[in-house]
Amino acid sequence: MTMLGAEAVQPIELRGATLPDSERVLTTEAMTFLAELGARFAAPRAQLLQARRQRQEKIDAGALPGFLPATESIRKEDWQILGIPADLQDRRVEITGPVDRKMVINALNAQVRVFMADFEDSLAPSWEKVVQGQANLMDAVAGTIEYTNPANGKHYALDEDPAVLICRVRGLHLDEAHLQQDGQALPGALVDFALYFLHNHQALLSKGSGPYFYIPKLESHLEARWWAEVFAYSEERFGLQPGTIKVTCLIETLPAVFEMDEILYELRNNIVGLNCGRWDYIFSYIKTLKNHPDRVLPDRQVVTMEKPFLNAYSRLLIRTCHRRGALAMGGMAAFIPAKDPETQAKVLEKVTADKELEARNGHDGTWIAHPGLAQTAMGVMDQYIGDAPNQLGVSRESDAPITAEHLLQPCEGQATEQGMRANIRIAVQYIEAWISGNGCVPIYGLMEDAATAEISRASIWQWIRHGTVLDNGQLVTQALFEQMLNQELETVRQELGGQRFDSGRFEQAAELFRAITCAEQLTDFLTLPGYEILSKNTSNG
Ligand SMILES: CC(=O)SCCNC(=O)CCNC(=O)[C@H](O)C(C)(C)COP(=O)(O)OP(=O)(O)OC[C@H]1O[C@@H](n2cnc3c(N)ncnc32)[C@H](O)[C@@H]1OP(=O)(O)O
Ligand SMILES: O=CC(=O)O
Ligand SMILES: [Mg+2]
Repeated sequence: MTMLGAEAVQPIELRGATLPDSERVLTTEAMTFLAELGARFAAPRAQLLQARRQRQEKIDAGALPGFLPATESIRKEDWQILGIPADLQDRRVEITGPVDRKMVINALNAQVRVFMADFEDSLAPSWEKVVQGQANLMDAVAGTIEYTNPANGKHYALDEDPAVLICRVRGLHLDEAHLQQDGQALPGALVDFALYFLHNHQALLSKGSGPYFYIPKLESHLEARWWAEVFAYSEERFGLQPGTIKVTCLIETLPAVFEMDEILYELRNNIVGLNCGRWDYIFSYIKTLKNHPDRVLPDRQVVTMEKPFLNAYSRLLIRTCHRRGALAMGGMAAFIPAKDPETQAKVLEKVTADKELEARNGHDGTWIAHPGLAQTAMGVMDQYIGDAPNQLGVSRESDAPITAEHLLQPCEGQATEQGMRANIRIAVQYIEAWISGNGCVPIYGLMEDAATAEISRASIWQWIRHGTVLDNGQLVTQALFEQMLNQELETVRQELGGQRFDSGRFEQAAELFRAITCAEQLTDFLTLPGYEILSKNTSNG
């Protein structure tokens, strides 16, 4: 037992297997810091999750989310965030990717400004990946990371002048089952934060950078306050100046879009920007408004950033950030490079159009999923940002006000049989990959991760719930879904080949997909039931 002020702190119980990197990642100091953070912040995190449920109950009963009357003064008054460090001023193109060793090296060497190393949407957080991912980032920060691909002998090492590193931690809803305190799993978010911060802050600061984080899936400014307290505690604990930790928050839930000023305010010492996490945002629109029959979304393919409700979100985020001196980051076009030149030309055209829309709106940077898109994205952002580091000068103050109605407006478009079948094939293949330990996969030429797959599966639940009629006149029911699922599993088998299909976990994936799609209540995150299966499936779980 260690002491936290006058309190005794329960130690952390390690439930995960010992791995090659365990010794240097899960040091005594790390376990002590985790115990301190768990003792202080695990119970308040449980209360925040409870508050999410309470708010959702009201929305389920007919209320709509909106700006909070109690925090109007924060929205009205003039104040600014503390500041942005030199190496975060210019973030015009950021690459994202899971914390696999080879990809970390490739991403840091990509022709981009920032690499967001992801423990979230693109990572299936098996114990092995969590521990190895931290070790990979320790080596990346030390500059010693290397990898040789056993399949072809190709060797990887860091080039000179790698991208700036930002670590994205898990969302507040996910537990880390392999680290327990008092019989309770630690929040995954605290584990990812604590390990990356503890092991790397000194090395990062000594080379003129710092402990930088992306925080995903926030739903309220009270959650931002919780993070501000975690940061303040950690800075004081390690003798750092307040505001040393720098953070960018994803605004990727519908409730959070109404609290952007408040989130910036709560985190004003630490925050440098907000990001339009469009895929989770679309998922959250479905989830939050799931009981509202007038706000059912059409086919995923037509819900693009040009749709008025998404364009309003992007523009309000830019205006809010720039007024406070914070960066307004854009999001991810899910396209990835194609092998055949004709498709590749179309991919580049679509990526260019997407990035142009963001840059024209005034975003300070954008995301890419693959190094092969760096040049295209950089070309567009350079055109708009030029020699300046960012577009903080674009205020959007003269725009007409963006209201709750704009942010909540229904999205036009059809629900089609083709769209439903595509959603089924994508969701089942993604779930199969995730429960097998792979959180990001190319499917039909697009990057699919936890956020994009959530849209596919939640859409079908919503269409069943509201009796949506497809373009072919069919009523969406559970029976129709089950019939299509069986047919589409056969299509996937043909596409992938019997050997891959039979040696995979498609039965298990279909079972989970069926359960969450036919459930009376929409499952909050597919990764919650998925995590239990993942832990059993992965040998070190
Ligand atoms: C909604 C959101 O949250 S978006 C953020 C989360 N999502 C992501 O981060 C997506 C990250 N992207 C990826 O994981 C990958 O691009 C995938 C899985 C979609 C496709 O990967 P692959 O099938 O390996 O693509 P491909 O074969 O074309 O890769 C070519 C090379 O680029 C590398 N590469 C591809 N994407 C990335 C990336 N994001 N970061 C670093 N390297 C990458 C591959 O490792 C490969 O390297 P190699 O030639 O040295 O072997
Ligand atoms: O995290 C990003 C998103 O689009 O979701
Ligand atoms: Mg997301």
